[in-house]
Amino acid sequence: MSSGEDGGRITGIKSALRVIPNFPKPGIMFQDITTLLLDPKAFKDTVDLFVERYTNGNISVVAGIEARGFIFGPSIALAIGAKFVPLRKPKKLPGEVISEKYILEYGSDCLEMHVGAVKTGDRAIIVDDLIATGGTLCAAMNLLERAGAKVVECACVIEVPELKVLSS
Ligand SMILES: O=P(O)(O)OC[C@H]1O[C@H](OP(=O)(O)OP(=O)(O)O)[C@H](O)[C@@H]1O
Ligand SMILES: Nc1ncnc2[nH]cnc12
Repeated sequence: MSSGEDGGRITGIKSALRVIPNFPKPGIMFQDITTLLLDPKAFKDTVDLFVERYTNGNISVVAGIEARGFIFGPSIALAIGAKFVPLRKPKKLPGEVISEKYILEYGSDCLEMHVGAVKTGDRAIIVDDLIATGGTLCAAMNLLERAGAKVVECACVIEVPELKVLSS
């Protein structure tokens, strides 16, 4: 989106975010969205910008990544008339799952999705608060594609560009 086209909303969203140095480990500049959630206008503007982008995009699935993708994903799904699919950390989903392991800026983890939540031909967006290395989103894309969905786009509030090591 070009500057001016968003009516100043992106500036308001940026100024509602904060950075906490050395969390959760020394050297990490932690991008904190909780201050955005305390500002109802900036929070609504964030959801609205995604809703405007994906309305009429024929999106049938919004997949949200635990935990912070759960804050933005369901509102977007309801507004665009798509189903919401939670991608969860291991051993949280009660049904049969498929899993993908990935490496993080500060460790490694795994995402799981319920078998049957997504069908062949579903058109999906994946929602999270932040992309750093892209490892989490790659794992999420793999899960959805293994289930037969087309991942149309990944939607994140924040990009940490200096950590983006994956090529598109
Ligand atoms: O692009 P990447 O390098 O993969 O990093 C981005 C991911 O890291 C954070 O989640 P985290 O794993 O810290 O989990 P949390 O949301 O449960 O705190 C963030 O919410 C993204 O999901
Ligand atoms: N710098 C960062 N801030 C917040 N969440 C993150 N996840 C991975 N890197 C992060």
